Amino acid sequence: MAPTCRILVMASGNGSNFQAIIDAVADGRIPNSTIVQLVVNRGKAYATTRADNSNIPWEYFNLIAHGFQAKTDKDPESIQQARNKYDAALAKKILESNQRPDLIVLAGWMYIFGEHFLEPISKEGIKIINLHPALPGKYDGANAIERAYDDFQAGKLEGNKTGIMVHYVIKEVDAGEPLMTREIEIQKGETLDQVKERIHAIEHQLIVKATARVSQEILASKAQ
Ligand SMILES: Nc1nc2c(c(=O)[nH]1)N[C@@H](CN(C=O)c1ccc(C(=O)N[C@@H](CCC(=O)O)C(=O)O)cc1)CN2
Ligand SMILES: NCC(=O)N[C@@H]1O[C@H](COP(=O)([O-])[O-])[C@@H](O)[C@H]1O
Repeated sequence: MAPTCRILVMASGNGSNFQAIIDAVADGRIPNSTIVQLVVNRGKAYATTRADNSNIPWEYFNLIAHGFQAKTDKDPESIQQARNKYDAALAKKILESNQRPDLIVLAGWMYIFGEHFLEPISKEGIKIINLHPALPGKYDGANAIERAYDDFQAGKLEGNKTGIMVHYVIKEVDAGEPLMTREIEIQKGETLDQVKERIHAIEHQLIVKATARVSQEILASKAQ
């Protein structure tokens, strides 16, 4: 039996990019790969329904709901300790799974990982990639599309261009080596929703292409 690349997807919301990966694994655009699990940090994430519809196991694991951080905690040091414990626990879950992934894809995962997650995962040779709706070095963090659009409206968006990237994940948010990028030129008169619609359509293509590339690289290295 041909080796397969085991993919774990992480999401926090609608999961349309997760769905793009599901569809691409099913039709072979992401060949010789299996989605072994979905992890969400928001219980009501529609991504869980998409997982159910495709018989993909999923787990809800949340910093506060699962007791790592008190909802009322405002102390930065205490919060950091809580995040470290959450990160370590999530990494342990993944590494102890009987379906340990070869690749983790962050598809709208809205939580910043610290070293307590990244280090144990990296040590086991598991790659992590992330989809981000901005170009390398621009609009790092959440709400990137909105911030680029605001700059466009203010005439400050360089060349009226923003974009999308899939990048390797490192501690510094959205600063990891880009794997694939696409430029998007915002047109005069376009509404934010119209820009978002165009970006999301291209995201679904890019996340599939990038996941396929990395999964094939992983399989090639496994074959050696
Ligand atoms: N160590 C890293 N962790 C993550 C990366 C990364 O590159 N390095 N990418 C992000 C995804 N992301 C943008 O692509 C992103 C997601 C979330 C946030 C953020 O501000 N999160 C807040 C909570 C926000 C919320 O709950 O609504 C937080 O974690 O405190 C910034 C960037 C995934 N993780
Ligand atoms: N900083 C990370 C980030 O902003 N990610 C963005 O979350 C959305 C998830 O959509 P989805 O839940 O429909 O896949 C996507 O637009 C993705 O680029």
